Amino acid sequence: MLQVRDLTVTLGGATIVDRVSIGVDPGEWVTIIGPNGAGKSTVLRAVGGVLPFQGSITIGGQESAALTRRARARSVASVAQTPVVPAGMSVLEYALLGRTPHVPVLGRESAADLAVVEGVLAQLDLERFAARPLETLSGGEQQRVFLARALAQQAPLLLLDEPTSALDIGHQQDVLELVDELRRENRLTVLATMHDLSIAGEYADRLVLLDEGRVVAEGPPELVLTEELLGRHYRANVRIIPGDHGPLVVPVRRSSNS
Ligand SMILES: Nc1ncnc2c1ncn2[C@@H]1O[C@H](COP(=O)(O)OP(=O)(O)OP(=O)(O)O)[C@@H](O)[C@H]1O
Repeated sequence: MLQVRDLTVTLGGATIVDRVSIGVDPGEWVTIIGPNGAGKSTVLRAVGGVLPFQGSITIGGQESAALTRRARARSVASVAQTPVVPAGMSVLEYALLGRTPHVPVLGRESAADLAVVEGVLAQLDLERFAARPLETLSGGEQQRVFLARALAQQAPLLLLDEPTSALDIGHQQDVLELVDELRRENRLTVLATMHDLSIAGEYADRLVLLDEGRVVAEGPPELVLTEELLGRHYRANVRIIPGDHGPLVVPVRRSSNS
């Protein structure tokens, strides 16, 4: 579904992403992990078509650079790390923006578009906020609305940049289970970034560990979430505990005399 080959992104004269290659099959969930500044968001932004890059990105077999804005919006939906919150827009109006690529040019949303959006708002426990101005919602409520807009787009590839960073643990699980359900039922393909490594490993088929713009490890969670790799690339002291759905990563305080 997504092939990223030798992706290189240069920003402000610095190479931020350096020859990164990632493939994601239809219906697969791949999560990029790595320390702050590793280049995770930059990879997602290049795939989402909002950054110039070198190398090749193909989405559903088509070169990303050749896609029109509308064709891209039908193929890829993304939730950025800190999306812009338009002033004065209601939650329903904002989520309806996700239907834009499906609305005829100069046309209006249909009843079917409205039904899709209402369904997604219900799935994300947001129905009661529909008429509220988006800027009056809490950070976690807003984050669910950003996801609602992306899911309403019904694109086959979903890019999620830290989609649960503002959510309480219950809503984290709700949101990730919903994405996983869409993946199993609709073969939604997911490329995400995440800082919670246990959660990353529980939901992804494969993890890609990025450090200083390069892929330093890749594979099933059991192979990437190791004390050695996390120690080396995050400079973190952790213990790995086997869990029902993947390794659980527990940060352990460094001993005071070390
Ligand atoms: N316009 C820019 N000019 C120069 N450097 C930039 C620019 N945009 C991003 N960077 C740098 O690129 C690096 C990668 O940023 P990116 O947001 O991709 O990291 P990340 O892995 O998503 O980090 P985090 O975990 O902190 O969200 C950072 O060091 C950042 O400062």
